[in-house]
Amino acid sequence: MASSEEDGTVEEKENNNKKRTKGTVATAWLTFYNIAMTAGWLVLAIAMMRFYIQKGTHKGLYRSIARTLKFFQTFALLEVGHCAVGIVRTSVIVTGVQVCSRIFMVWFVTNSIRQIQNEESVLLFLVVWTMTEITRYSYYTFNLLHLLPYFIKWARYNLFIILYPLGVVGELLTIYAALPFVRRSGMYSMRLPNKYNVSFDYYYCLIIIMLSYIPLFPQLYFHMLRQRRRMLHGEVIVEKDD
Ligand SMILES: CCCCCCCCCCCCC[C@@H](O)CC(=O)SCCNC(=O)CCNC(=O)[C@H](O)C(C)(C)COP(=O)(O)OP(=O)(O)OC[C@H]1O[C@@H](n2cnc3c(N)ncnc32)[C@H](O)[C@@H]1OP(=O)(O)O
Repeated sequence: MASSEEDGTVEEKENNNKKRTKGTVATAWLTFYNIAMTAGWLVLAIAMMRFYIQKGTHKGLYRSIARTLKFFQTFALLEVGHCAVGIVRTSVIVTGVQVCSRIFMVWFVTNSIRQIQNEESVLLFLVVWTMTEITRYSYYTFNLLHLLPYFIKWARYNLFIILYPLGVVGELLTIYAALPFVRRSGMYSMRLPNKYNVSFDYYYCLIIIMLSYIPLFPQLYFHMLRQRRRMLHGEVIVEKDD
């Protein structure tokens, strides 16, 4: 009896040690990840400001920052992994939609269609994303280090109220501007007849993606409003599991 109790205690201790090690490793990784992402988006902000000060126009700005933007936005895919393995308490679906829609905007719209890269709408979403991500990643970093200044917390849970809709407007206007070029070039499309007997029209795919913002964006926005109430006003909110 005594020995089984002792065994139980040893097992419990081992489990606690494992959890602590996993917790320490996860915290170290997340701290590194968030510092790297804050730095990446700060580099982008400085590059955009320098470009604008030197050239006095936004034309050519996308090309000048494309490589850095693609790297850091694609790196954000790891966030879906963080939720999936449970090291951050966020929904895989909410994070997945947010990250995938950004990656889609970067790789399959802005980067693929040169003719739209100088649109004002591209500048709009670039500025909005940059402001959001500097705030968000610095919030996570300071929070993990237990050094969070209130103004960063305030900015994280207030700026999105304006920035989120502005970002969506920038993204939708950019996709809209891309439509004529996609239709004319037939890019990423497969017309029948072909050896696979499959037809795909990227033009209509873009229209469907634009329409999908109608049901999906409000869910992301209301999720953030709930987070805001929880973080700034201490409300206890029970969210449904994925
Ligand atoms: C393939 C084609 C796809 C086409 C799809 C079409 C989709 C259409 C709709 C999509 C519209 C998106 C538009 C969008 O791109 C526009 C913009 O982004 S504009 C800029 C404004 N944007 C924002 O403000 C973004 C707001 N969104 C987010 O912050 C995140 O994406 C979101 C996943 C929504 C965040 O939610 P989350 O639940 O993570 O909130 P919290 O930040 O409060 O975090 C919750 C807890 O998790 C901890 N956490 C999360 N991440 C980390 C991390 N990296 N490191 C450490 N800790 C982390 C956080 O601290 C919280 O923990 P706790 O509760 O313990 O305090």
